[in-house]
Amino acid sequence: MLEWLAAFGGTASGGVTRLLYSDTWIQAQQALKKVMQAKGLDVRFDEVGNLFGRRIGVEEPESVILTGSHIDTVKDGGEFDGAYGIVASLMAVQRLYEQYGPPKRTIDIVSLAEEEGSRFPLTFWGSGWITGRYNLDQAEHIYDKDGISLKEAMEGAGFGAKPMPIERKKPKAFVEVHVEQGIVLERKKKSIGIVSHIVGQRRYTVHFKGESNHAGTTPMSMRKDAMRLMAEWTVFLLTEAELLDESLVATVGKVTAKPNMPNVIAGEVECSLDARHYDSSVLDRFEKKIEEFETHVKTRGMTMSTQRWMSIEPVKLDQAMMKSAARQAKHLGLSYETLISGAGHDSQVFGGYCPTMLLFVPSRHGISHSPDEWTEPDDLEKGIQMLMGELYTLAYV
Ligand SMILES: NC(=O)NC(NC(N)=O)C(=O)[O-]
Ligand SMILES: [Zn+2]
Ligand SMILES: [Zn+2]
Repeated sequence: MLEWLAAFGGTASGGVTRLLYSDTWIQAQQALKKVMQAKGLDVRFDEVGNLFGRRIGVEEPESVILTGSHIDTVKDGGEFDGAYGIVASLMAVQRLYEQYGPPKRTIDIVSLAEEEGSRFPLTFWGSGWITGRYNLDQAEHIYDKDGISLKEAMEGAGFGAKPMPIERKKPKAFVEVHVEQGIVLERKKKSIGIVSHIVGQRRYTVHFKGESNHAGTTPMSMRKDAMRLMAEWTVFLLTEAELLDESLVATVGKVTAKPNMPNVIAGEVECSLDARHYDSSVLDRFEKKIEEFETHVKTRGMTMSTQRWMSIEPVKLDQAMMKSAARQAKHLGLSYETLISGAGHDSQVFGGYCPTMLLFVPSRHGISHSPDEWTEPDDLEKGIQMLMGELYTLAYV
């Protein structure tokens, strides 16, 4: 199923690119809808394109246990990130049904519209919509690199048309399984990760403005080189990050220069900054360093501006559910480790909204967001068994 799903947006390098509301994204959601229907689930899309497959509860149909993950990917990502959580939910719910019949409480499998923030400068659109973190106003003034607004893209994919605001119903719990995307489980030879915290994350777009001019005739002392300024800023900030706290991570992963020519001094540079830590006060202190550099730029005859477009607080996941997962792992004879996630997850959004559990399975060599992402089928199976056990406890007992 994972291979089948990876074909929607498959790339030449063996990876997957499935950006929010793109043709391949629509095809994948539609194909999943058919799979859900074939399994006898009640299927619906919500206003933004989250896909739900429902197994209705026979005793407490109003109590909903939500389980799933996201369908979008980064550019040239792997076939497991997000997709595994959806496939695992489908398998677990199907097996429970075959073994025990319909649940007491309703189980909704969800294929969330978007998590990564790869197309638009916005993350967690799918889970953010469900939990009320986002509403449609946010969709109007957010643009992708081609100038298409989130709203336009959503309508192009056939969503966003219903009257807003809508009434949201809180699920009783959210359960997500995901690949670890890190090396801890593999190193410690553990099968299951039980996530206790997810780090806080902030993303920025930074703009540097100098003056473009001839690369041969402009003396070094007379230049306003935006590329050089960006490079100095990068070294300054990443060094500060290292000094500030050993758990702080900061990344400058995306750069565009103007006019982007070998023989022209760059007049403008735009880049990204991503910073993460499990304590938001450390992120606040890091932000002060950004301001410090901005002050220093004023003396250089150039300008810079920093826009923070994403900020999500660190989250502590539900303790009772963590204990339940540990019991489940022992019951199944699976080794487990309690972990902090350095990657953002939909569970982070749900974690502030309803009791939430996030489980990991190992990632080979800790690699993810790459075509080389891989998890052994045995490990995938163990994750499904854990999910089955937890869904049984939540929906059948
Ligand atoms: N699990 C993820 O890869 N998440 C990524 N995406 C978000 N939205 O956090 C990330 O950058 O960590
Ligand atoms: Zn990801
Ligand atoms: Zn993911």
